[in-house]
Amino acid sequence: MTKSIFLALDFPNWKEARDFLDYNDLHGVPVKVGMELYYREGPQVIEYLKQKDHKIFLDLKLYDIPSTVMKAMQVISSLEVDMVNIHALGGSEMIQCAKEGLVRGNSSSRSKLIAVTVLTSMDQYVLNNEIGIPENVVDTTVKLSKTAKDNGADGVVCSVHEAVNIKDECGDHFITVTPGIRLIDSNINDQKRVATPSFAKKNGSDYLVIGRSITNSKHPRKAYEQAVKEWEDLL
Ligand SMILES: O=C(O)c1cc(=O)[nH]c(=O)n1[C@@H]1O[C@H](COP(=O)(O)O)[C@@H](O)[C@H]1O
Repeated sequence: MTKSIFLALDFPNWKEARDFLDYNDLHGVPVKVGMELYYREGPQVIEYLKQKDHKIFLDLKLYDIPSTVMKAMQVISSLEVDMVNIHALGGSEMIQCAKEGLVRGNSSSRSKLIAVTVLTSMDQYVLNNEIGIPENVVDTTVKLSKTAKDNGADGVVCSVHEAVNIKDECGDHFITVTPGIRLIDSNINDQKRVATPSFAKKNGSDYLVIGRSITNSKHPRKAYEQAVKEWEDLL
C-alpha cells in the first residue's frame, strides 16, 4: 500500500460517517475505523467501506492476555483490512500471538500488524509519574518498537517526534503510522505530541492519521486537500 493519509472516521454511526464522506466528496480515501464506529456498527461497516473502495486501518488497539488477543485476531483477520493494531505494551508474547492469530484466521492475510507505542495523548510527565516508566518518551517508543519488530509486527503507531529514531533502530521498512497531526491553526484537543503533515513527512512518517483537523473543519474537503498537498509536495 502506498504511503498515505488515513482519515479517522471518529463518528458515532455509519450514517454520519457515510454522510460526511458523501457530502465532502471524500470517496475512496484511506480511512481509519476506530472503537466508536466499530463498536456501534460491527463488521458490516468494514464491508460498506470496502464496497466503496476505501483502504482501511482498523484501530481496535487490542491489549489483553496473549490467548485472548490471538483468538480476537483470528476473527479480525477474516475482515481483510489493510492494517490492524494492538498495544506494544502487551509484551512480546502478546505481539507474537496477535501475529499468529492473523495467520491462523487467514493464511494469506495481507493485513499489516501495527503496535501502538506511547499514545500521542501522553507526555513525559504522564509516562514517568502516572504510568511509572522512568525513561523518556523517545527511548520508550524505540524500545517498544524493537520489541514489536522482534516479535512479528510490521510497524508501530508513534508520534512524529519519535519516527526518525524508530526508523534508525528498526530500519526503513518498519512502518511508522503517526496520529497527532494538526493542520496549522487547528485546535490540538486532547493530543500532546502533535505535528503538521509536512513536518511528519520530513521526519520519518510513512502514514498519517488525521481526524478532527479535517472532520471539525468548516471545509473538510479543503482541509483534506491541504493535508495531502503538504504531504505529497514532499514525496
Ligand atoms: O492508534 C491510533 O490510531 C491512535 C494512536 C495514538 O497514539 N493516538 C491517536 O490519536 N490515535 C488515533 O488517531 C486519531 C487521531 O484523531 P485526531 O486527534 O482527531 O486527529 C484518533 O482516532 C485516535 O484514536
